Amino acid sequence: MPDPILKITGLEKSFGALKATSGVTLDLFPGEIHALIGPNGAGKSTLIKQIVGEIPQDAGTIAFEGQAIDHLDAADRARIGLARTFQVSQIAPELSALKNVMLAVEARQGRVFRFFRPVSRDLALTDAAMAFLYDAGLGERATMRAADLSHGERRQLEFAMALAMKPRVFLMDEPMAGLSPDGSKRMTAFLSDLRRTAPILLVEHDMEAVFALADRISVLVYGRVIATGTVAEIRANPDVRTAYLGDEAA
Ligand SMILES: Nc1ncnc2c1ncn2[C@@H]1O[C@H](COP(=O)(O)OP(=O)(O)OP(=O)(O)O)[C@@H](O)[C@H]1O
Repeated sequence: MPDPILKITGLEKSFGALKATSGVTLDLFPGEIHALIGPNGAGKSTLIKQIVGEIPQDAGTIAFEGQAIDHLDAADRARIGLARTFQVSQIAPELSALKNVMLAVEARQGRVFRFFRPVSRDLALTDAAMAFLYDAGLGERATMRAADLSHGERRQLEFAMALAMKPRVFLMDEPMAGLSPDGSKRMTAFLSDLRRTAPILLVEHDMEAVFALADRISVLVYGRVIATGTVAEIRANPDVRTAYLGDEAA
């Protein structure tokens, strides 16, 4: 077994009297999709926010590639490749899909995008951005304005921009939300391949997608991980069925 790329140990977070994260221990290994599921208000988003450094934990540690990162702020965590997947990718609707990805490439390189420079002069940048667009399945739409893309295509554009940021880990909060059945199928296929680029911690309510994708699932209820296991183990777990899955496990 390789070392985990992300290791969370004994994490605690309260909002007043409410315990949103309670003794959470969780890890993410290279090449895997680890899904985090649980009822509304279970503390999934709060956990992601602590991992990316948006809110501090009360206790416990978060280690990334073997090093504690508790002292790093969100910007430093993003720089080492630990950012929420859609957080850094703000789509500019009036720009083409290609230009949006070029912005992300330049942001990653720490340079300011120069709007007045003819695109053709910077072939390396264009080529890099095109490659990310093709990786996200959007190569054919490169010249379209982002505003004219369908909802599913905009999600693909966000992914192309996320790929351009070269993350070491993908942290995703409900990537299937709002997609059509067809869009969900395409997204599932895309995420399945994406785990080879970087492992994915996937918060998702779409159980069909979770069961199709997850190498492991952790179930969060009232801030506490009540079970971690393979899809088969989680579907068969009586506590999980009672607390969350109900008939969906069948
Ligand atoms: N900033 C905050 N201040 C006070 N309470 C908060 C804050 N953020 C979250 N909470 C509470 O913490 C609990 C966990 O919320 P969180 O959003 O993490 O759950 P979730 O599992 O992501 O839910 P959902 O599936 O609905 O997105 C909820 O009871 C929520 O109301």
